[in-house]
Amino acid sequence: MNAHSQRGRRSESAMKTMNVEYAIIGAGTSGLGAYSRISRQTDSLVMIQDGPYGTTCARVGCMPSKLLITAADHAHHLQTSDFFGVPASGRVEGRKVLERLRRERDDRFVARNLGYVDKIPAHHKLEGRARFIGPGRLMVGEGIEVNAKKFILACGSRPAISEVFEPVMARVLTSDTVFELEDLPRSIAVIGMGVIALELGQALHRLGVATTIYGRSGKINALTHPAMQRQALDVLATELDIHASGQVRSTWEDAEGAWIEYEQSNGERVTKVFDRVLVATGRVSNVDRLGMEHADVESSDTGAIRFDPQTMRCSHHPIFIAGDATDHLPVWHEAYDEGRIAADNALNYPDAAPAARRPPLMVFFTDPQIAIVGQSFQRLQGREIVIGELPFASPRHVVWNKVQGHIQVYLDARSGAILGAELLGYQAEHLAHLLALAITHGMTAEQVLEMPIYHPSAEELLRDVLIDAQKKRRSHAAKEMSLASSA
Ligand SMILES: Cc1cc2nc3c(=O)[nH]c(=O)nc-3n(C[C@H](O)[C@H](O)[C@H](O)COP(=O)(O)OP(=O)(O)OC[C@H]3O[C@@H](n4cnc5c(N)ncnc54)[C@H](O)[C@@H]3O)c2cc1C
Ligand SMILES: NC(=O)c1ccc[n+]([C@@H]2O[C@H](COP(=O)([O-])OP(=O)(O)OC[C@H]3O[C@@H](n4cnc5c(N)ncnc54)[C@H](O)[C@@H]3O)[C@@H](O)[C@H]2O)c1
Repeated sequence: MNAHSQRGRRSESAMKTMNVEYAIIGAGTSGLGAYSRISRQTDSLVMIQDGPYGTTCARVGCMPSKLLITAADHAHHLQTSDFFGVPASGRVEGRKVLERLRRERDDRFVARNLGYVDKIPAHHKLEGRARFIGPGRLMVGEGIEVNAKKFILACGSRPAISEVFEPVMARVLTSDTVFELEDLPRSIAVIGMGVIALELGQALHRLGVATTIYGRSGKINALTHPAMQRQALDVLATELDIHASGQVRSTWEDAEGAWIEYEQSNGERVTKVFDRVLVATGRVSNVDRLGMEHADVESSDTGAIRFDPQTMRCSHHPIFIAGDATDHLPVWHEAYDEGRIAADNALNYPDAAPAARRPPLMVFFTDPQIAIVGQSFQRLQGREIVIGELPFASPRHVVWNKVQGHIQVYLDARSGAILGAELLGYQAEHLAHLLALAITHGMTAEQVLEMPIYHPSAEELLRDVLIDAQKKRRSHAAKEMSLASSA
C-alpha cells in the first residue's frame, strides 16, 4: 500500500481516505516537535491542524503575554523613576501598545513558526478538526478519513469559561482574544488568581487599566509553602486590587458595562461594573473533543487520559499524548520535550523508549516573579529536609530598589542535595534556572557554593540562602546526634 496520502473514494459521497503510519493531531509546539522527529524516519505521516498555524505559544500565549508585560514594565519604570531622582512624565497609548505587541508577535514569533510550517511538504499536512470514529480511524472535518497505525494527541488546551459569565459574554475576554483588542479598556475584572490572571492583570494595571482581580481559593497555588503563598499574595496586593477568596455569584450587562457580583468568603457580596471581563480560570484539554470513547482509551475518574510520563503512551494501543493536552506541566519546555518523547516512543513501538524527565520548573512573569523549581515544599512532606530561607534582598536588589519577596531552598537533611525551591522576588527566573541546573545534576549545596559569585550580583542571594541551609543542616545533624546519644 502506498504509504503516504493514499486518498480514495470511500463512499458515494466525496469522502476521501488517507492511510498512514503516523497521525499527529495538532501542529503546536508539541505536535511540531513530534513531527520533526518522525519525519526524519518516514514519509508515512500526517499532521492535522484545526485552526490557524503558528502555535498557542507564539499567537496567544507566552510571546504576546511577555510583549504586553514588557510594555507594562516600561510604564512602571516611568511611574517609579522619581525615586531615583529621575522624574519622568509620559502616558500610555493603548492602541500603540497593542499594535506594537501584534507587530512584534506576528513579524517575529508567528512568522518564524509559519516559515517552518511552510517548509513541511503538503502531503504531510491536513487542515480540519480531527476526531476518532473508531480504533485507528480519524475523521478530519467532514470529508477525510485518516487511518493510522500510531497516533500522537498534541491537541493542546483552551480557556475554560464557566456558565456564570454567559450574560456578559459580549464583554468577556480570554487569553485567546485579549491581545486582539484595538485599545486598552478603561476597566477590567480579571477572574482567577493563576499565572495568566496575575501576569496579565498586573500588566494591564500598570498600563493604566483599572483592574480588579477576583480569586477563588485565597491562595496563589503554584507556591506550596504557606508562608510563601501568604507573602506572594501580600506583596501583589500592595499594588493590585485583589479579592482573593470567594466566588463570582452572578453577572449581567447594562449600558454601563459588565457587572460582577462576587461573594467573598466571609459572606459579604461586592458588586462592581467593568468595561471588560478577562476570564483566566484555567484551561481544559482539547482531548475531550477527540471522541476518545471511539478510540478505546482508558481515562481516569475525572475523564483525564491516563498516560505514562516517561513514554507519553496513553493506552494499550499505540496512542501517545503530548503538551497541554495532558493537563500535566502545561508549560512550553515540557510541551517541546513531550512531543519528542511521544514521537520516539511511537517510532520504537512496541518497545518503550522511556525518557528521564527534567526537574519541574515554572516561572510567573509577575513583578516580583514567582518561581518553583524541583520538588515543591508540599511534595517534600514526609521527607527529612532543611529549609534555607532569606528575604529576596541581596545588595543588588537593594540597588534596584526591588527588595520584596523571599526565597526558600529545600535540601535533603542528610546528603545536602538540593531538592527544590520556591521563590518570590525580582528576576527570580535567573536564580530558579541556576537551581534547576544544580538539581538536574544532583548537586549539593556545598558543590554549588564552590562556584565563584560576583559582587554585587543577584546570585549572592543564592549563595547566602545555601549558606543558611547548610547552617541548618549542621544544627539538624547535631540535634540528631544528641538525640541518638541520649537514646
Ligand atoms: C496566555 C498564556 C501564556 C503562556 N505563557 C507561557 C510562558 O511564559 N512560558 C511557558 O513555558 N508556557 C507558557 N504558556 C503555556 C504554553 O503556551 C503551552 O504550554 C504550549 O504552547 C503548549 O503547546 P501544545 O503543543 O501542547 O499546544 P498548542 O500550541 O495549543 O497546539 C495544539 C494545536 O492543536 C490544535 N487542535 C486542537 N484540537 C484539534 C483537533 N481535534 N484536530 C486538529 N487540531 C487540533 C489546536 O488548534 C492547536 O493549534 C502560556 C499559555 C498561555 C495561554
Ligand atoms: N509564565 C508561564 O509559564 C505561563 C504563563 C501563562 C500561562 N501558562 C500556562 O497556562 C496554564 C493556564 O493558566 P491559567 O492561569 O488559566 O490557569 P491556572 O490553573 O494557573 O489558574 C487558574 C486559577 O483560576 C482559579 N479559578 C478557577 N475557577 C475560578 C472561578 N470560577 N473564579 C475564580 N477563580 C477561579 C483557580 O483557583 C486558579 O487559581 C497554566 O497552567 C500555565 O501552565 C504559563
